[in-house]
Amino acid sequence: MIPEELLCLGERPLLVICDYDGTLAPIAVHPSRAFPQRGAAQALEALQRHGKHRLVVLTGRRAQEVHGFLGVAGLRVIGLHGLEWPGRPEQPRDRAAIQQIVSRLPQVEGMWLEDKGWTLAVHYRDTPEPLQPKAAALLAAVPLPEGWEAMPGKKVCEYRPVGYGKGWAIGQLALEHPQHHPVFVGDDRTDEEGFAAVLGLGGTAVKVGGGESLAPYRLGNSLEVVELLTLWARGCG
Ligand SMILES: O=P(O)(O)OC[C@H]1O[C@H](O[C@H]2O[C@H](CO)[C@@H](O)[C@H](O)[C@H]2O)[C@H](O)[C@@H](O)[C@@H]1O
Repeated sequence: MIPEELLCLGERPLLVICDYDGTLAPIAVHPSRAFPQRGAAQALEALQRHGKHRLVVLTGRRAQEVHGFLGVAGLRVIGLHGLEWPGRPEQPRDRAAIQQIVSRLPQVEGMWLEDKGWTLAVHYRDTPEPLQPKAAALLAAVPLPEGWEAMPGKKVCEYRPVGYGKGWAIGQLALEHPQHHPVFVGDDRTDEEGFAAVLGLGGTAVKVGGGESLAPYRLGNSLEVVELLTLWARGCG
């Protein structure tokens, strides 16, 4: 159920920042199968047409993948936890660091690598369930090159250069839109830094699904996310 407070967030127009996996799309067995929740593209289009609100998708994926799934013309997508910012020069890639991390990874059954060029995600969803906690612990303990950090997510460990992240990106977006009330909707542990940032800015944090979170508001699943975006597009907010 959508908390009523989310339908009356005040007089300021909204800066809606939405995560992709688990938020606009249900979690799938493989990243290539994470199709958007039914109605998500239409809800995003409607929100974009709303004259006052601003809308951004902020994801750990490459931005082009999210565009491929959503197909919403003119949608602003910030990728790779803030490293990939449309309109800004491409960041240099540190391939040597990624290769070093790969060479230090543990051997775990079912584990596979998603090399995103600038960052690396190591997935263990296909690892037999009893081995998954150990896989998570081993991946978190991999010694990293200087200036790199590990971020645990849903059956994944992401390695990325420090200095970015969803919290950082939300701070940048809030500076661009000082008249708007920032709202961040996300589902994963990697989204907690975004919740902390948006709350620090006096904005609203909405967690999708179960699990501990800093976010004061909850939605049950991506279907409710679509409902909420649609209501905001109609002017409730
Ligand atoms: O920031 P997000 O948009 O939430 O992206 C986070 C990561 O999502 C993807 O992995 C996760 O979703 C997959 C599809 O549902 C799932 O199979 C996997 O277990 C999840 O970890 C994506 O593959 C990563 O690159 C993103 O960083």
